[in-house]
Amino acid sequence: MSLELREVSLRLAGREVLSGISAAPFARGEFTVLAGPNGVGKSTLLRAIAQFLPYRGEVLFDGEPLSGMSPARRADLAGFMPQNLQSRSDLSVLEGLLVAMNAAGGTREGQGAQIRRAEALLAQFGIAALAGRGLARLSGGQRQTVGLAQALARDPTLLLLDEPTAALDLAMQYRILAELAAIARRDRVVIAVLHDLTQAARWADRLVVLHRGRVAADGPPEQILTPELLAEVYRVRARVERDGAGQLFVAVDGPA
Ligand SMILES: Nc1ncnc2c1ncn2[C@@H]1O[C@H](COP(=O)(O)OP(=O)(O)OP(=O)(O)O)[C@@H](O)[C@H]1O
Repeated sequence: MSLELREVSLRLAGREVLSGISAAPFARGEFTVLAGPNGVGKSTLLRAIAQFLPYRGEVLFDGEPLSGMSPARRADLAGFMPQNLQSRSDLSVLEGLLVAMNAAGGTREGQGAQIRRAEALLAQFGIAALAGRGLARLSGGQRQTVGLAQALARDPTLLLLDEPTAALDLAMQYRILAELAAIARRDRVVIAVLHDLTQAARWADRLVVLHRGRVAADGPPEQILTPELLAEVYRVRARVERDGAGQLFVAVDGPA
């Protein structure tokens, strides 16, 4: 069961962005990457799942519509990290995490336990030293890592992340993607938008590719990543090959 999308459609400014997105259930334990060309609707779909945009169709978790859940229950269930994480807040990184923990009614933990958990989350992502830094004084990559910690603040069952590695260096990309795969293994549903299909092939159990408002391909990356799909969806000539270690990679040779 877990997360189900049934005929999710959405218009923005009079234009249909999503045209009836349905997908097999996203199971607990599964790390899914959502990919597709710029402007195809990946962020829009994540925002609809997170209930930040009105849509037609159904978004269900274990059979229950997310649209009918109270804000507190939804905050417990789903953690969402948006693409644009600018912050003009006066809060410190630690305070920002505590705010995320206490959103929509908060958890039942005492403040001491919350602070310990917040510090552990920062340590998990290698940014413990930033706890006292102002949110407005972070680099792009630091802000992104803090945003991820905020999305995880309530230990959500469903984690929705919009380009979580876009601002990260190579070491942090590896660390975060390995962490997301490990979080999924702990019985969570993790869905992340990524543009890097080689990274998707390396880490994701499932790849969903959007094209023209619909699902163009959905399955294990090694099954669905083909030169034909990349030509159709991205209009590129590309090779899908294995490196010396047996890892799949995508190399683009030019426009199709
Ligand atoms: N607030 C808005 N009002 C009107 N149209 C919008 C709005 N936000 C996004 N769009 C349009 O909706 C479409 C989907 O945008 P979305 O941000 O979901 O794409 P995306 O797949 O996440 O793109 P990218 O890879 O560039 O981040 C685009 O054509 C975009 O121009």
